[in-house]
Amino acid sequence: MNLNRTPIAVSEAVRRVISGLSKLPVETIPYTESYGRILARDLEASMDVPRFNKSAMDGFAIRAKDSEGASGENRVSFEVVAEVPAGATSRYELSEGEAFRIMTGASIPESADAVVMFEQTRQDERSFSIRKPFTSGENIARQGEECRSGDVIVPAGTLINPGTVAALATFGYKEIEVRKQPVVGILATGSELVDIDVPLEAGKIRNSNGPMVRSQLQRMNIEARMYALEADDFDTLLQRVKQMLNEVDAVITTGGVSVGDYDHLPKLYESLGAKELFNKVGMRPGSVTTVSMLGSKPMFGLSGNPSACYTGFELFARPALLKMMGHDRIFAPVLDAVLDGDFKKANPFTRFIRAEIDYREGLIYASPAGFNKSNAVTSIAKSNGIIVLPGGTRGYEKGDAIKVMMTDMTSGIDHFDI
Ligand SMILES: Nc1nc2c(c(=O)[nH]1)N[C@H]1C(S)=C(S)[C@@H](COP(=O)(O)OP(=O)(O)OC[C@H]3O[C@@H](n4cnc5c(N)ncnc54)[C@H](O)[C@@H]3O)O[C@H]1N2
Ligand code: MOO
Ligand SMILES: [Mg+2]
Repeated sequence: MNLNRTPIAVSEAVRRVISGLSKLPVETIPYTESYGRILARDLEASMDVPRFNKSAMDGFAIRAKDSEGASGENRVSFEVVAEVPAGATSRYELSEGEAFRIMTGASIPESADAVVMFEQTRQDERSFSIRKPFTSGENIARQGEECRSGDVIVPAGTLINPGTVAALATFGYKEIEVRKQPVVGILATGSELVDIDVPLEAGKIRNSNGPMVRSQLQRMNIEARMYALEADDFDTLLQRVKQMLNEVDAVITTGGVSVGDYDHLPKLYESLGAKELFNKVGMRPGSVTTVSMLGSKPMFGLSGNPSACYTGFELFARPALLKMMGHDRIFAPVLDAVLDGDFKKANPFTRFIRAEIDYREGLIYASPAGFNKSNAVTSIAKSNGIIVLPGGTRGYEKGDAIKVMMTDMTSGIDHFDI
């Protein structure tokens, strides 16, 4: 057992994790299942949008030149010759003083070039009059004004959002090439752990890391493969991890990475012939997080302490998996914020504190989410971000300028701010 581990900086640890990873292969899926996946090819417009000149308003399509000279004193009248609802068009050639009754979204007939809104007219049975001249193109959405056939709408490497799905539907892409999702195996280790439905005997606790990590993966749209809890037995763990390496693209274990008599994971990676990227990081919690690579497969040895496990996942596993998924924005945003509570304890390591983030008058406030030791579990439940405090000799006070890592961009605020 190597007791003298040398901590490396968090930024260096992140760099090491992501630098050795390559993108997973491409697969074709129905566009209806593409939300949350990563585009593997540029999404190009297959046609102009709008595809044809269309009415932007409900009203009448006219020849603009026929409206010349119209004013309050000199109203110009038109006769309605045909109707053009959305989904239709007309080949009729307008003569002077003739108009189509036309609805929003309908194709503008060739012979018309402006649309008068109903509200801009005085109407009779089959005719109407206007009090102002119209210019060619008025109230018309022109063909190609939004984009042209061949334009790149969304580049490869982008997360598919609802708007991307709308674009796929618009351009008729029933199938789409995306990067494969990694198959991620989760193995919680520890002889003290039991599953949720097993009675707690002396010295036992429930496994919370396994379900938590699975949810962290779900938050990234990744379905995890759960392996049964394992006790701290080297040979069994070795067999299990070998099996996982045959079945998954990335292995996540929790527990057993420190220097205890039954902390087998570092030695286990070594006996697999894996390349250890680091086994100690200058951070709290999660200092003993150990990451190794076997070929192209990362193995994340997350700490058993729940807060350390959570933090290790967000800092290392998340960007690594996003890189494998072909995402080109793999990091959670780190934003300037105001500390909304004291955090007096100094520490030489970079501190990551589970935090409640709030937004008031355009500012981001972050307060520690409760009991904040490495072994805390309940503070994770209250957090929607992580406060980042650089290591050093001083503590921090309410009102200090700090940074927060946004781990949960979907959590909202309790007031409407417009
Ligand atoms: N002599 C030293 N001891 C420790 C050091 C050190 O540097 N020198 N580091 C401490 C730090 S920091 C941490 S963090 C922990 C890391 O421990 P391990 O990653 O080896 O994890 P375990 O020993 O297996 O468990 C630690 C703790 O977490 C609980 N645990 C484990 N798995 C789960 C789970 N799935 N769900 C809920 N809770 C879990 C476990 O019962 C322990 O209480 O080591 C320190 N020691
Ligand atoms: O790895 Mo421990 O979480 O630094 O407290
Ligand atoms: Mg341990």
